[in-house]
Amino acid sequence: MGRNNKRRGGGRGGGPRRNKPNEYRSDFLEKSDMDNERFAAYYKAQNIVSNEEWEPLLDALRRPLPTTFRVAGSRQTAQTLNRLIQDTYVPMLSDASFEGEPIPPPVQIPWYPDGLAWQFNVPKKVLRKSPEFKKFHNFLVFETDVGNISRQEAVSMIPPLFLDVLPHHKVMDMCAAPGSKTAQLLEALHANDTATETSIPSGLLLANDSDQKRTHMLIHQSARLPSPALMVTNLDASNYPVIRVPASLRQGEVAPARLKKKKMEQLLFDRILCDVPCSGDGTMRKNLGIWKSWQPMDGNGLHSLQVRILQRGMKMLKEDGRIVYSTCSLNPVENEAVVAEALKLCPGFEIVDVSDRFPNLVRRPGLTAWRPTGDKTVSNTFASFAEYQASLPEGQAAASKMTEGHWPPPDAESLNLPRCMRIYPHLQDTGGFFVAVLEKTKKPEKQPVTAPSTKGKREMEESVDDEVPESKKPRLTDDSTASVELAAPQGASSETTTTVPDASAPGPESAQGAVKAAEAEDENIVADLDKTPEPSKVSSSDFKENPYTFLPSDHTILTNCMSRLSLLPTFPSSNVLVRNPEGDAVRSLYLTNAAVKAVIEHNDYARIRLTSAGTKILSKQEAGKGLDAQFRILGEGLQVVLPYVDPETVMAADVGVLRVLLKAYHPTCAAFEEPFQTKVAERGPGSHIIRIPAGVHRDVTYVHLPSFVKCRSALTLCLCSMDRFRFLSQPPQTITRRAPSHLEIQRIRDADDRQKGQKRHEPAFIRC
Ligand SMILES: C[S@@+](CC[C@H](N)C(=O)[O-])C[C@H]1O[C@@H](n2cnc3c(N)ncnc32)[C@H](O)[C@@H]1O
Repeated sequence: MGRNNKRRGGGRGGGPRRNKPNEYRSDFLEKSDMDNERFAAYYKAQNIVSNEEWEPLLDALRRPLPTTFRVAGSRQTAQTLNRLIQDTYVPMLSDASFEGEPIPPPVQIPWYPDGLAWQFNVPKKVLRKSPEFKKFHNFLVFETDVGNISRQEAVSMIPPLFLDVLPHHKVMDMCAAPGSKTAQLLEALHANDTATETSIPSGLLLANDSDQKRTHMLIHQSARLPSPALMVTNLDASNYPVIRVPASLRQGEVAPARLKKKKMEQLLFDRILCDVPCSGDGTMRKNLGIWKSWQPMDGNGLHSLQVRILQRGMKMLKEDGRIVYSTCSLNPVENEAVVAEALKLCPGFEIVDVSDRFPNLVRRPGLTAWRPTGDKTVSNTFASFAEYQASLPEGQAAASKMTEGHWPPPDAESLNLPRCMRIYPHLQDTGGFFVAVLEKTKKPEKQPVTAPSTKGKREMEESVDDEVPESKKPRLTDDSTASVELAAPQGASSETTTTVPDASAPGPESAQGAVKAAEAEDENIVADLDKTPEPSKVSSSDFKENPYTFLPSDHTILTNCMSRLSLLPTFPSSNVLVRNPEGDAVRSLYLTNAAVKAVIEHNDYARIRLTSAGTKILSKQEAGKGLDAQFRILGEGLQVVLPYVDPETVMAADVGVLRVLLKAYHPTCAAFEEPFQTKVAERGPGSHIIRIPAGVHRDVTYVHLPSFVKCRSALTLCLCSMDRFRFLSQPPQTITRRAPSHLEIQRIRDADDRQKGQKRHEPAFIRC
């Protein structure tokens, strides 16, 4: 097919207003490259839209996605930044054009709360390359780097909104990587943050993904919002183990340490996001490969895993809790069929009517009838499982991987499937998406479980990893055998492929067997929750994480840090952990909240494949000759620690000090003007915080001025402070911004070093 710089043809009338630059595809596909007979035959048979809407739907699917982003960060920062977009960039771009055609400026996404999400109808490539949009693009890149802006597809912003997460909620994100929705959930948990200080929510966010590499992407992505309430695990969500916590955690209490024997219970969640792996045909606008590769067996093959993940989520939900199931697929087999099947298997849940929420979000009701096919060429589709089975040649029915669960249940109407939401690309110029909001209404009646002997119970719990049948073990993508490579499913970047099970993966019947066994296992574990936790032992050879060890709050290191860093007695020193097998405070100290601590203390970290917990706040700094090594507050930890720093010890400074900080890596005291010179010289070597009030200064044109700048020592000032400034020639603006993550700082430092051809060495504390 011709890909030689040809513009592809447009669709025919009825669709939203066509926008010239929006027609400009990065890879110049022909319209004929964006056709797939199987896709058309299948979706026409599903009646996902009316006949008149079919062409507008296809037409929208063929257009590139607009650039969309969300203003993130604390409320204060978000509103300041939003005003900047409104007052500076929208007017600046109101006369922009591309190839002679006027381009409308960015507009607020009408359904996103507080107007904090934006859409710009210019494909990324144009935005990046065209000089007319360069300033705006630079702005987006800078703000994204420091976590103030999240470039996220509009539809991907929807599921977390329906979860209504509050800071005290225990939240689980079952299939979280690469983490754009996790970031949203984390922001909701941190709703009480200010522009310069991170709150410590009493809830927690447990983000999980079965793909190890993607789990690390998730950790990287969430480093933009350093949170003591975040933990990341790397497990198969369909078989997620029971997590035990003290019963006191439910009430948000921290059990008094003197109470030796704590009543234990299973950690249940207030909110769960099930953004499951899917065939991703709603992402065709950006994952163009799907046009060629699409076939219905992808969705058929994923159905069973999707049911098992949703069902496991439902089992881990509190009464009155809420679970959101979402995919970026248009396929009812991956959507309504999954929800219907899970509702059947997990009584006590209902689909919530959310039609009054986000009224500006244009959506269509879930389907109550659909016609699966068992044939990848879509030669035929069937209204019922019985009809499908009857169509199979004699003797082949048993071998078919299709199950009754792929088809609409007889009680589709009474299940309220129309309360599910279908988002179609032609409605509001987005990707395709599916969302269902489920709530747990009542506790399902417990099936009696034959109680094993005490010994049996204990053995089961102690060797939970060993005793799980092979089919129920966490299916990690690395070792999945029953799988096929599917190009770019939902959430995957265009370069990534995710392994998804094919139709030969366990069907609902075997899924049911696994689920029943998991339930029995839950019962056993829950019944024996009061048992003393086992010491951590790594049980999986590919799990290489170091253990998590909390320091006693009277540990010398901690008491030293408290006094040297002027931390107030309110600092939660009992929630500080280290990450090495010896439990020594060798280099870095991490802070968690009480909820995360409770999970770590009462569960084997290797069993739950805990990959990250809390946030790094302090790091050991080697000192110069004759000086002791000290812990310093890390740039990325400053916002978390700041509320616990004695405000009297924060030094006030002005733009002159800032200028010195920006010019030299290691300025000496003499480099500063008075009165700061004397003030800084009076301080002993160590980690100090200085505050520079935001303001516009003509002689130093800087765009982003933080309120707080950290100095590593009175004499050697921390490089982190430099990393937080960005110089732009114009326009001068003043914004209080969050600090970049350590990864971003490292990247900036590395780039800086490369430029200078120098090898970085950490400066030591130096005397004047
Ligand atoms: C649609 S993506 C999630 C996107 C993510 N929620 C976001 O907003 O960035 C689906 C994810 O599920 C993960 N996954 C696949 N099978 C899984 C399983 N059995 N358990 C947990 N995660 C799984 C994939 O690795 C992939 O990262």
